[in-house]
Amino acid sequence: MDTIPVVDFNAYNLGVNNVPDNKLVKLGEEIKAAFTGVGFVYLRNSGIEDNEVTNVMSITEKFFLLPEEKKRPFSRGTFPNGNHGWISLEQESLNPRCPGDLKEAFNVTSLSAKEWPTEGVDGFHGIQEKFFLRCKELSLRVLRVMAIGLGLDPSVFIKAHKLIGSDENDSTLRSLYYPLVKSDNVKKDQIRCGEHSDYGSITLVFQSPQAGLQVRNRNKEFILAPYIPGTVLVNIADLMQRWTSDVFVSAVHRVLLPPPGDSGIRQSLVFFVQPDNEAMITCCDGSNKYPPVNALDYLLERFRDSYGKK
Ligand SMILES: O=C(O)CCC(=O)C(=O)O
Ligand SMILES: [Fe+2]
Repeated sequence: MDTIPVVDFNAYNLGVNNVPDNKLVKLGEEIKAAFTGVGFVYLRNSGIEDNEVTNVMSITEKFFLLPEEKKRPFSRGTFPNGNHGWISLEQESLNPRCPGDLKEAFNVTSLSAKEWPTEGVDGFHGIQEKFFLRCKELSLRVLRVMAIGLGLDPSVFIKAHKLIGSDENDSTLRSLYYPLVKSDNVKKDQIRCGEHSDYGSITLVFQSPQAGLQVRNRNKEFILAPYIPGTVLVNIADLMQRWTSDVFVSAVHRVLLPPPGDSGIRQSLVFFVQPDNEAMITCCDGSNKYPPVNALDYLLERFRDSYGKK
């Protein structure tokens, strides 16, 4: 498979409560084909509308455009949850062999954080929380369909994701802002977001129209993952690949610099779904291809790489 398939999720869209089994089985087959192939799928009619996405992007853009001293108090590493908060330009290298990524980010990992940006970004907390919960609902639906696609107990994945949105689960809504690029200042091998695969179970990605995201397919070629209005891009992450004994594929992806002369900024909203901190992840086919691993231990080990062994 050398393109990313588009699947119509209407039968199990967030507004639908009762869905016949045969429709779930059909969705399961379509999603399985995508996740065993390129590892990415676009879902159309998920129930999350483009205007919800632009609403979140416009408040986070206001935050990213604040002067540095207004953002610094919210830095990642200053909250009880170590992953929550603001990440400055070039602070993170998703490809640890390359210079820091040309992006800023804000991670919402703890909905119960005590301090939220307010000045100049009225409604920030409420808007983030609402969108986080929408992403949570969609993710649980996708996890159910994935289990059905594999012919497993439909709850096999969701029962390890009972605590999303609480402090016992590190799922994260990350707003990303890729500012204008002045080519004179770009370092060797520096891009907007270095080559990486995601760490947890699945990831939802909502992009602004500016191109740049690329996914490595099974032939090891990078293919474009363009913005497609009315869709959300969903991909398998590393812990899910391990959980499914490599049946579902966690594909490497990256965000390139804009072409010379393109003065566009880029934004994306990424919802990283992570199993509950205490969940033990054991190969779902009953094999022992990988030993059981604690979900939080696995995540923390991966963070050590992208932030430079701390
Ligand atoms: O900005 C994007 O489109 C994707 C970013 C990404 O892959 C990530 O943050 O893990
Ligand atoms: Fe990613």
